[in-house]
Amino acid sequence: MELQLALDLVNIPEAKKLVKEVEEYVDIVEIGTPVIINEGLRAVKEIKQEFPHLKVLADLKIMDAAAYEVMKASEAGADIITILGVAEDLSIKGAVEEAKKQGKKILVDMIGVKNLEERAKEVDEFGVDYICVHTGYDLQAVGKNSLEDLATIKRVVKNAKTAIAGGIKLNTLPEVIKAKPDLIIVGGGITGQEDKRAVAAEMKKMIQQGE
Ligand SMILES: O=C(CO)[C@H](O)[C@H](O)COP(=O)(O)O
Repeated sequence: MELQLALDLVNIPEAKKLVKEVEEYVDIVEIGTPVIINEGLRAVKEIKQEFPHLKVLADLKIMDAAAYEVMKASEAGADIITILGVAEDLSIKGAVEEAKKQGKKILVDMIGVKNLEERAKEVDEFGVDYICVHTGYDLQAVGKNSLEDLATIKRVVKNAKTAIAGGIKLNTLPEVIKAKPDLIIVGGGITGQEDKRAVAAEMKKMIQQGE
């Protein structure tokens, strides 16, 4: 199981400072959608340059023009690029094809997908690398989480790795670990804490013990 740190509400200098604090304990650094909207792919480039030993995920949540956007994120140094599960089949296939050309990986974010089981089976056949269940901020606010959705995709996904995101905190991590996703994505559960380094270290330890 890998741990991904999601950076959503920071600028580039804040992102660098945060990664420095926890770099020993995370496998992947996500440059979140709000950061890319504010700072552009420069954020991906600068984090990859400063932390070349970490994998960097560009959370573009691609919906269209997939091959082009995957190419641009790859040029900026992203190792993994996200596309939405609700995107057209052709877009997801185009993203996979371009990522393969560039030696990069594709994570499909299933946020907002209504027919989760059926769509997970379909995107799994397209050769994507990760399929991620995700409760976004707006649904977190009304008490939702992604554990049931993780169980659903774990039943049907045969090729891709599974991932989970959305509101995971130290106190909810044990039940996430028990569900055995390949990738656990944590944003505010680390970035919103006083002692980020201690929380990230504890999360990493719990994940290693759960393997
Ligand atoms: O992609 C995202 C929001 O769209 C976040 O990066 C993801 O939900 C993880 O952050 P948090 O743990 O704070 O929910």
